Amino acid sequence: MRRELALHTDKYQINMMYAHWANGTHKRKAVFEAYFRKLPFGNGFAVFAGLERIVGYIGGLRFTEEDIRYLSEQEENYAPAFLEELLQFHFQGTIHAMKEGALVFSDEPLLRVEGTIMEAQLVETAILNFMNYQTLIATKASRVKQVAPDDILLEFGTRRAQEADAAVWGARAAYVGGFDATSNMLAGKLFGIPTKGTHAHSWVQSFGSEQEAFDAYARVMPDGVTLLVDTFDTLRSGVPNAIHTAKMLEAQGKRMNAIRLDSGDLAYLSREARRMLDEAGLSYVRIVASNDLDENTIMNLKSQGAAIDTWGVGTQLITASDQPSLGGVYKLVEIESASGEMVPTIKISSNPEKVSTPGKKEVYRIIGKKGKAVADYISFPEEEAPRSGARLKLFNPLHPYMQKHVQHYTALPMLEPIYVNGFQVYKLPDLAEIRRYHKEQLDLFWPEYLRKLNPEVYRINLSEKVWEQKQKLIAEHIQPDLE
Ligand SMILES: Nc1ncnc2c1ncn2[C@@H]1O[C@H](COP(=O)(O)OP(=O)(O)OP(=O)(O)O)[C@@H](O)[C@H]1O
Ligand SMILES: O=P(O)(O)OC[C@H]1O[C@H](OP(=O)(O)OP(=O)(O)O)[C@H](O)[C@@H]1O
Ligand SMILES: O=C(O)c1cccnc1
Repeated sequence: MRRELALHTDKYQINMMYAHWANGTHKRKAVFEAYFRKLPFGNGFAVFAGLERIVGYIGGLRFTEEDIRYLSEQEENYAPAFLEELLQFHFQGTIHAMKEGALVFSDEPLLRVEGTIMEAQLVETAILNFMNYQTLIATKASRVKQVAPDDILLEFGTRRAQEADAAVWGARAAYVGGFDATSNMLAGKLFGIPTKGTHAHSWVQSFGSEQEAFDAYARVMPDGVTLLVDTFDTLRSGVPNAIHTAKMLEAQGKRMNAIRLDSGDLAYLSREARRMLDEAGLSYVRIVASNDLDENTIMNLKSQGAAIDTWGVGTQLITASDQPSLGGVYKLVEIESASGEMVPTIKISSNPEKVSTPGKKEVYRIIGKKGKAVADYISFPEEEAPRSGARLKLFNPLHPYMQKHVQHYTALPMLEPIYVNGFQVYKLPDLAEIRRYHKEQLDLFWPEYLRKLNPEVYRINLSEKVWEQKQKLIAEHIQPDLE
């Protein structure tokens, strides 16, 4: 899905670029960091996704002649020389990011852009758009995976997704988060995700009888057909007819894969269907369920002893319906001064959690002696990287008196170089590798941080230097109230 995306940005970015250009400040160096402040769904972590889309976007970031013509018609009356410069534009900055599949947390940089203020400003909107949506869906998918770790998870959301890009990239994000296959053929073709499909009620309705419909489908489909059994009456006709078809297949040396339940009491129907299949000697036939499922219904169905081994999850996953957006932000943390030095900048808010953390930063995941993550540690690149043996002070930036020290640990740098001075230096891993990395990431955490409900809060710590600089800038910018 290659499309020109230079104008996939908010107008205020173009306006700021123009004003910087007119002001002669557009070549100033800037550092922005993208992060979110609150984990989605009350989860203890998020699963970072969206990088492949971001890399493709940055690589193809050009304004076309048509884009320029469109810009020239805007009420801002952008100067022709500015538009001429846009025509020559390509991204020449540097980007670091977390790898897709990484477990990430609030208030830590997930992606960092260094470049001219003009180019770094332009890319804000698209980067947030890709990162926020895909990270949200990958996180939702990993919640579903958590309640059904040994079952097969099928992504069925395309028809209810917020348009085509969301369906396709959402299918990919779901796969990153632990799903096994998607029904979306374009996602399958573009990304190599396994595709799976059963059939709809319309197939059965288009025949004179359910039996005829099942037999006809099974005859045409290769080994491993799945039949939808709830069009008329699941237990009285659907399951018996499916059993009949399975026996016909057995006589031909073939095996039916599964039946699908799509309505009614899925716990009861699946248990009954299982019993009927087993009694017919068809214990190998699986049971697929669908119908507005999410991690909560699936967990609930499991607790009722549902005999379901494959879950088709659509609407609730692809729209992240219980929290349809992730509030990722992109903040300026350093800017070149008129005299050419990089100075840290801050955004103050009356809400302490919204005050940005100034300065360009690195993120380290601190792995303790037991091989599990203890905390993430944020420091300036010019500080000595944390290394085992050197005592590391970990304290909560909002409550600095809450602190502890670690001495024997491994510090894993989390931000990878992706683009350096406009050149892509990161080889995009394939999805198998991303899923493997995601699994390794999960294994680094104690279950207390991973549980779905009221998880333990994983700590994100600032180095003393980062914390001190933040306090200094806060003090400089806040005028004390005088009564
Ligand atoms: N045993 C169960 N326990 C909890 N939730 C269930 C159970 N069985 C089904 N559900 C869920 O209940 C919700 C509503 O199911 P409902 O029975 O209203 O649908 P339906 O009327 O059978 O199906 P449809 O409206 O698609 O024809 C769905 O999200 C479904 O996944
Ligand atoms: O329920 P979801 O998690 O979104 O999963 C996808 C749904 O899409 C299909 O239904 P269809 O479009 O025929 O609608 P219906 O089941 O609501 O009638 C399918 O039978 C699932 O029920
Ligand atoms: O293959 C299926 O069963 C399917 C695909 C999309 C949506 N609902 C069901």
